[in-house]
Amino acid sequence: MAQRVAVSDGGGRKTSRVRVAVRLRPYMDKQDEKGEGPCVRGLDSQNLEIINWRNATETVKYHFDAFHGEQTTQQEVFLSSVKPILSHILNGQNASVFAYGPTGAGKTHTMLGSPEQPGVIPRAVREVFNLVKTKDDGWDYSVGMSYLEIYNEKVLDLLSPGSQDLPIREDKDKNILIPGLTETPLSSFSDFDRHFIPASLNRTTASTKLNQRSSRSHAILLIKVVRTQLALPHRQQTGKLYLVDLAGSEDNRRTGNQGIRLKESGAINLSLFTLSKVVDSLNTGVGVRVPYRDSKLTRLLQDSLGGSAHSVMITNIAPEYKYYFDTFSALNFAAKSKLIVNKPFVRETVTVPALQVKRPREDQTGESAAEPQKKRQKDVKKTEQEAASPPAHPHSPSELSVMDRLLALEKLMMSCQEKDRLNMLKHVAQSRKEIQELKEKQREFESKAMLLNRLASDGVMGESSSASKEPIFKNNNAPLQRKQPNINKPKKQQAVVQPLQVSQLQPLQQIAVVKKQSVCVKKKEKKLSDQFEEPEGKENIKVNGWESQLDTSVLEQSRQTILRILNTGSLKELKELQQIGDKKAKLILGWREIHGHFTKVEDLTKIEGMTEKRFSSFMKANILSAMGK
Ligand SMILES: Nc1ncnc2c1ncn2[C@@H]1O[C@H](COP(=O)(O)OP(=O)(O)OP(=O)(O)O)[C@@H](O)[C@H]1O
Repeated sequence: MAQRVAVSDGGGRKTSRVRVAVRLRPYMDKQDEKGEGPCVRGLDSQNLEIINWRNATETVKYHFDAFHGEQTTQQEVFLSSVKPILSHILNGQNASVFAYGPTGAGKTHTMLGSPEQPGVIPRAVREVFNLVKTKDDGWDYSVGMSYLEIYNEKVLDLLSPGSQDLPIREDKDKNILIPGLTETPLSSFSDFDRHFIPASLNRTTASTKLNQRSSRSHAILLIKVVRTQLALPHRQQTGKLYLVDLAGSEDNRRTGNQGIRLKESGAINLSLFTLSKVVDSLNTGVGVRVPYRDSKLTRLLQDSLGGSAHSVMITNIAPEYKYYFDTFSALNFAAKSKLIVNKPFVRETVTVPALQVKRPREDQTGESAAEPQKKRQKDVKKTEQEAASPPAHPHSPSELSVMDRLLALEKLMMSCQEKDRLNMLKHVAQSRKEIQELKEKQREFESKAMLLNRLASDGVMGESSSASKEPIFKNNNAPLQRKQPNINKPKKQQAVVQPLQVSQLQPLQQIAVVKKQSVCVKKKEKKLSDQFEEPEGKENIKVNGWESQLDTSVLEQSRQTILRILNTGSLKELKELQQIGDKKAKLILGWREIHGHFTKVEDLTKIEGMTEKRFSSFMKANILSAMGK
């Protein structure tokens, strides 16, 4: 039975928190079908910014322990974020490194890498052997490995691929154990390589729309270092290093997942959701139930997150717009995790050779067949030497309240503007609810974007579609530019498939009098009208803009509604308009105070930052949105 013995970590420090690093993978053209450019960028070695979805003229800034930009090498990530924690496992403490982030953002690249660019796992294992080699301190060190994946909420042994779902147990000292999990003794790094490489091929991966080789499981490599004192009383300490490559958080609408992929995705998202709940609960502090048991992943990570381990979370993010909401969520998740406090302690057994004790039953002790080092010690007396300081729960009653924690996070965001800080505070406090809202918003945006694209390719949008080509970052730094979409690309020819009964039952004149038509009806109308030869010869009439395709009374009605909101709307009502965020709404209110009413909607261009193009895009978005209601 492993014992907990409290130690300070050498420097008199009693706690260590989760270190959070963010790694931005390089921008990939082929991942950016719309040619929009990046939506997130690094500012320096600790700060980054992302466009604020509430108001595209603003950015939200984040501060982390480390930010690794697109050019950062595998070696640099390892040296700065991982190497510093490895020495702890030789002292009987636990450490963990896990890669979190959306699918396709670079988790596997970071953890595993490639033969040319080895990642954290091979580098960390090599370093453990280097550390063991240099030790000459009266202890004998032995190293072993286990490797498993959590796939569809099943724990599968990657070193023994035929095996069934393995149970996760916890002994009375809160050690997490997996009875039956293979533990392979290792004598060198090449020994590790020999076992690890073929086992990695057993991991479940599949192709999704977002990543050709997407990890469908959470892969957890466990490196265990057991050290035994050469002299009496032959104390024994066990340190564990978890190296975790999490499956990506993903949105099934974008991955195109169906059937088995959809089921996998459900399990992946459930466990990542639980992980975020665990992080939330840990941040909330004493007395709150931490739902570790709600998923296998969190159950297994229990002693590496919010428990006793020195933890590093590397949050991988991707720069392309299509990852925007996943990136935003991942950053908020990472920012919360930063506040978790871990209390390191040494797991230690004291061996008293003279005393024979009956070996306890496996299911009572939680000891596993996978722990041969311990099982060989038949005459072990295990005395609990509970730490002078660290309690089982990571948080002491004196810890900060949630609000204080959030405020502490605020302080960390040194370079943020006051307004950004307040926004962030709100984001962090409501983050889970927010994620839901973001997903909804994304769905809405996607369907609108599809609609607009369709209209644009039908030629309905005309010139106004150019509004979306503007850079949407606006700050003192060189703006991140959305790439210009290829405007020379010939417009897609669309075949009009017209159901017979529609053209028979709905002559053009009837459709023209329908008020407040949906955009789809308008589209149909255009297609229908294309089929009728009009007396003036419709093909000779130049289509100037999207407005010209709409019923003038509908158009006028929408313009009047917008004008009324501009003149009488409250801050909240103004912000309900498309493309009007907090900043613009306040500018509108300010303009009204100084100049009185807007006489026409075009007066909006007198507001700071409202260019002709933006105005045109604003009108289009609001009119189409009103018609879609
Ligand atoms: N820092 C980087 N430098 C170069 N290429 C990278 C980097 N990060 C990721 N990539 C490449 O991006 C692609 C996706 O990365 P990867 O498979 O590691 O993503 P992932 O987050 O593990 O995805 P999933 O969750 O779907 O498994 C891969 O082709 C990978 O080689």
